[in-house]
Amino acid sequence: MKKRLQIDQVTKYYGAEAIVTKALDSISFEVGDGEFIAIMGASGSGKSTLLNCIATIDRISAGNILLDGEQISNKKERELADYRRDKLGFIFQEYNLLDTLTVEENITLPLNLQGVSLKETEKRLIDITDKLGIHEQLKKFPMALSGGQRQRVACARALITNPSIILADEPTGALDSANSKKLMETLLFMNEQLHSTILMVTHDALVGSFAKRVLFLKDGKIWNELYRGNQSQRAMHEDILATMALLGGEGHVS
Ligand SMILES: Nc1ncnc2c1ncn2[C@@H]1O[C@H](COP(=O)(O)OP(=O)(O)OP(=O)(O)O)[C@@H](O)[C@H]1O
Repeated sequence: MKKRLQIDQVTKYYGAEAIVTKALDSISFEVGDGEFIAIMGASGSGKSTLLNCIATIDRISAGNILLDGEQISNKKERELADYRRDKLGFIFQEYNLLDTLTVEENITLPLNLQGVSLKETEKRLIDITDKLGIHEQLKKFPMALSGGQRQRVACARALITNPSIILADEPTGALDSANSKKLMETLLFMNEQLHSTILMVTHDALVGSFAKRVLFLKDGKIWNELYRGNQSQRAMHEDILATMALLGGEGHVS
């Protein structure tokens, strides 16, 4: 399997002198092309820090991060904006849609920023919104959509640039259980049918059970790892719950 992302002995410190927190402690793992990985762990274990470092929102203190074989940890600020725009797709808990733009404008915004032609933009818009079942919402504004529909719009926006990897930070955090399930089915569809590589942070065991692999963080290190393999999602859910119970701490198991 081709390597998408390589996290190589990454350490991240926050603060200085007397008040230093080691949020990531020499962490290493790889994400292969087409993988769907959940990052789980107790509050404060370093999940968001890890995602923010990959997203280059945070700078790492030591180690290397490579995407598609390219070193990203030493890029300059200007190069980083291009990297984020061209290589990453983001799905956040709060949707992060612009309320003054229509659904169509929200989804195509990344392509406008890339300077993609109108014809190509239109083609990709139709393709992606058909696949995600949101083609009837295109002229609406985000406020007129349900939370679940908004999150599907966010998925379409993340996908439209064909990013190397999709980073999802607690994507179901603002959704009820029915819409969470629908969103997870959408992410699974993106992974299995559209071959998207997905790295998702979640504290929810049921949400994590949709992933093919789960990494558990503890004190900024990988503490354990589960592969779904051929087992059912239900069995994976049970394994995650059991691992969370062993992991202990203040992890909010659900
Ligand atoms: N900007 C910051 N400044 C100082 N310390 C920080 C900062 N961001 C995170 N930390 C610390 O780094 C550690 C890891 O935090 P992080 O937010 O990555 O954990 P998390 O696993 O995402 O937690 P949660 O599930 O609560 O979101 C914690 O001890 C946290 O207090």
